[in-house]
Amino acid sequence: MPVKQVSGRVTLTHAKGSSVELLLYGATVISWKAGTITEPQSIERLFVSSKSAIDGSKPVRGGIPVIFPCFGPPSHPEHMKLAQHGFARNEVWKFDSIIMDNDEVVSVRLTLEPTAGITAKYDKPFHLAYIVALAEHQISTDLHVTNTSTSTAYPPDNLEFQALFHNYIRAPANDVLVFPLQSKSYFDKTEASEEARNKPKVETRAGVDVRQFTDSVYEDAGGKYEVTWPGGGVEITVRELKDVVVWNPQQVAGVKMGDMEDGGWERYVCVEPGHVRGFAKIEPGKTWIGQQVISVIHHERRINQL
Ligand SMILES: O=P(O)(O)OC[C@H]1O[C@H](O)[C@H](O)[C@@H](O)[C@@H]1O
Repeated sequence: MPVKQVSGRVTLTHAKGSSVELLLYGATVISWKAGTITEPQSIERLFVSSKSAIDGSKPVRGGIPVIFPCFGPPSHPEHMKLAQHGFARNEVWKFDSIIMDNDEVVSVRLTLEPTAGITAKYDKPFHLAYIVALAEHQISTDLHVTNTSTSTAYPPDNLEFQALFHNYIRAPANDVLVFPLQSKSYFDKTEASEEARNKPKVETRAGVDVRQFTDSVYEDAGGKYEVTWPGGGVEITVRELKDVVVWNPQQVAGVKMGDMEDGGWERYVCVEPGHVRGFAKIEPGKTWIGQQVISVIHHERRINQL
């Protein structure tokens, strides 16, 4: 069976050997295994900390958590009762359906609607659908956000939100470079003062490394990224997700995270496409779709990039 659902966990298996596992908790993808043309044996492409909870007691420290409706600490007046990164990553989603099940693609849809628990801290009407699709060398995740308000009042009852896919890409962090962010403007969240964190910097590096504690929010970042290391890499292309965050805590911040395994920060880089500077806005009855496609890179790229 290409799609299995057992105790809150959904497994997608592709005819060519790739696979995905996701939890209904947070709709969090916790594993994506794929090979390349030259090395077809499927290997794990995502990082999950061995100290992470995966029992639904806390957001997963790894994989691909879904961030909605706020990124970081809430700043929008409608989000003030929410925790950092909102609620989508720690609510139990519903398995809705298998969308595709053929030799090319296996895909499923999960949904999340307001519950009493959500409404107590966030009273906007919404519907979320999350589609995860697996191809031989690719995973895609699409978040459909619908404003289900039926209000016809003026001004319109818009839904204003941020959304982001918090990809923990398994990689030798000290050898990683992220392209092409040169000359993009970014906000450096590692700065000590609020004033410095809110002052845009301009990226001067051709390839962005994470050898130091890095927490950078690139605005209008271009929508196509390569995360490469000697001998490997992934490419990420997006739709409607204008910004990208590059994050690695390194030891200095990593040791302070209770659910991070020792040295875990050496084994991943987070490259997180999202709409996180400002807010996406949808009118009543309308749907917004944010998408990413992550593909394995088959051939060494670093020779050309350096
Ligand atoms: O610890 P979490 O709430 O999962 O957040 C983990 C990280 O997420 C993003 O990458 C933010 O830019 C970081 O500032 C934050 O530390």
